[in-house]
Amino acid sequence: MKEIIKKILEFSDPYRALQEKVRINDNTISFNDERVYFKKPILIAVGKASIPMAEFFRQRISLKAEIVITPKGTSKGGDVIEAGHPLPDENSIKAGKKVLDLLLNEDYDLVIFAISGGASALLEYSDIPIEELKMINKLLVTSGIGIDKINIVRKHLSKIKGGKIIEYVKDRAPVISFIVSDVPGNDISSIGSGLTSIDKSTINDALMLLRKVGLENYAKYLTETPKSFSRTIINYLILDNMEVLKKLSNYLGNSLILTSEVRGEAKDVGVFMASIYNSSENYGIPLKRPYYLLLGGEPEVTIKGKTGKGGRNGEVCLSFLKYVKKSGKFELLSFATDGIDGNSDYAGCVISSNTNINEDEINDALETHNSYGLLERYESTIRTGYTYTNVNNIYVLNAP
Ligand SMILES: Nc1ncnc2c1ncn2[C@@H]1O[C@H](COP(=O)(O)OP(=O)(O)O)[C@@H](O)[C@H]1O
Ligand SMILES: O=C(O)[C@@H](CO)OP(=O)(O)O
Repeated sequence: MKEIIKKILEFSDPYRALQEKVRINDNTISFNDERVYFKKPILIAVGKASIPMAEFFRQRISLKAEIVITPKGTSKGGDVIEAGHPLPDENSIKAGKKVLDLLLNEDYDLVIFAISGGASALLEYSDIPIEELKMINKLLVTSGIGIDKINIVRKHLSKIKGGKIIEYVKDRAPVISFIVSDVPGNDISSIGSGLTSIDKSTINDALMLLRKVGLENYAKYLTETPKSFSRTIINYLILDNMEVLKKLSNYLGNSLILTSEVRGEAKDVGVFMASIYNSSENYGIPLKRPYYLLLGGEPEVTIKGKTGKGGRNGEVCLSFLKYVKKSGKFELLSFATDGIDGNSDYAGCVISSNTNINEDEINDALETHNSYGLLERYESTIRTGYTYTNVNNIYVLNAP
């Protein structure tokens, strides 16, 4: 699977996607039938892909000013803010203040945003004290509710998310956002909490979710998100999970893309994938060997109490192994394109028909959310380091 991982990362590269889809010459940006003219552009790049995306614009445009915000420990040097992820920290608030200061005080005629997953935690401005914000986010991301719902809460508790940042943009300057999606279904208003998107969700939706996770005492901080804008805002999706799956399918041949929108509890996703393999073994339906089955998306892991070392992909692999029919050869790659799965420093795992882990060990690892504690003993883990992108997780099942 090494070559396949290399290809996934190549196809997930945001710089390459911008190169393919965006043209810049003579003070004009052209993309997707749009042409935007500028003299004094500024750039705000935030998310896991911010560094390569900022690099693309910096190499082609003389920017009046720029702010780049990346997760802690991932700066490659230069004037970059490193902030907390998956929980916001003091630097996320500093970044928020710096961005607002830029929007309110710089002289510009175009705002370019480069937005990717992680932006919700990395950039914040809120009346809620930071320690409480951390606690709220921790509760939300481990509650098992999907990212779209988590971000409904974040948008209404924040002073900049869910399109609110647009209120700070000066002189009717247009705004263009180039977006890399790590949200199944690519809802622009959810990716990075939809910084530059109008928002369909309401305070009431946020309130119901706050109640669901026991945080209703924060209701006083909820404010409504904009439902329309009175200036030109263009949100342009440059890369998503399906695009990577399609390129991978072309590269591999003999493959079926099932979905780029996997959701639901990670261990149930493993069971579901095993059921497809088993059915193929038993009936040749839906696939006959040799084949690659490709899926993408973002399963959730509901965590209660203390955990071991694990992640979504670790749990997909283990539950697949538990339910898969032990006949024939197979290999399953379960891979986080950002290089980090859950609280581990692994990007994911590869298991095969030769991985003999007994069922008791699997049950124990799933129960204690210690998938990587177990998988590393069977040399089934993958480490890539931080990848400077995120188009969610990719699952490749190979039945040769
Ligand atoms: N020990 C663990 N085992 C399984 N999943 C975990 C563990 N710790 C955290 N997670 C899950 O990992 C998710 C966050 O990690 P990650 O996959 O890196 O997401 P993101 O791409 O959103 O940053 C959370 O949804 C959480 O439920
Ligand atoms: O920033 C966010 O809101 C989410 C989705 O875009 O990203 P991540 O899950 O990587 O934190």
